[in-house]
Amino acid sequence: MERFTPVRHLLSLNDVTDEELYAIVDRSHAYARGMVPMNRPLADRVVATYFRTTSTRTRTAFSVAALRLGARLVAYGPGDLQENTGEEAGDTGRILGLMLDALVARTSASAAELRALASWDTMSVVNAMTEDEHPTQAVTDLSAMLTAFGRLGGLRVLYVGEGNNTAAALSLALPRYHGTELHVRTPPGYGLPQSALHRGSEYASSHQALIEERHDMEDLPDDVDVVYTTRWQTTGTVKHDPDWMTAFTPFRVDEALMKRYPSATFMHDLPAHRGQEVDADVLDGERSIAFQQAAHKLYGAMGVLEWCLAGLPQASRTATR
Ligand SMILES: NC(=O)OP(=O)(O)O
Repeated sequence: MERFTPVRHLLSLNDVTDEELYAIVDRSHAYARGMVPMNRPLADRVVATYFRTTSTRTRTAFSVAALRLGARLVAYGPGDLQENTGEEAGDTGRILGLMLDALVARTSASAAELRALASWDTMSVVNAMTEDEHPTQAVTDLSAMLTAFGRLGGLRVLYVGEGNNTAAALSLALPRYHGTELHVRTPPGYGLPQSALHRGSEYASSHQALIEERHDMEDLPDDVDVVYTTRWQTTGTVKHDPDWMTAFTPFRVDEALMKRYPSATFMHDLPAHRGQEVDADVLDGERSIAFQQAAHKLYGAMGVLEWCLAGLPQASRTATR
């Protein structure tokens, strides 16, 4: 089977360079605008999805993206592979890599399993979400922001809610765009992974950007372009404190918070729980782009798969910085 070398994986945004991130986001945005000729760049390639936990958006997006790009699709559900009977992830990846070109996997909380699946470097492996990071969600989000605002450089985002995998991915992506601000407000004990905050700060300092986190709703920024929140019960994770909801209650997005930022757009990675992390009036209101954002899951998946399997042109400088 013909292979592109080196095999490109998207396991963590930390593994991709700024230029690679810009190219993926730029391509996703171009797909969103219908600016890419549909010449089936992945014709004759075989892409598999392997989801052991629930997914509506990511699984569908990657399945449809593979088909739209001309690839053939194999789909594994939670009980299908011999990993369930004890076969090691490394052996599983070795076998799958003999037959597949790419595996899009949401398997377990840990990134270690994905790294083992990818370790033979014979097929691309895409992280469709682990406990620590949701890299393709950040691609989706940046593509949606670029479409909504026409730029990413200088955007100011207020993220409210758990410092979960979506927040971690955003922290590893947005500060790589010049002059951006990411203000993160998370409940005490449910903050960003320290590694994401640390790395995000490093990216910020080299791009004249800002990332800051607080565990209260005091000293909010004067103005922002985007207010972003996520579900409180992240898929595949468990909160051990039975009283966790008390800690989360101040970190809701309601009309009062949106009124503070009269020109801000509301974003949510979905699934949403109206009345919990966000009021229905906000999620379904005129300033919400949450459901347009979900459409970018498909464009993001197309950008990611094309980058992995065929490579991408450099991003246009004006579009992405
Ligand atoms: N946002 C997101 O990852 O949605 P799914 O869990 O439905 O894939």
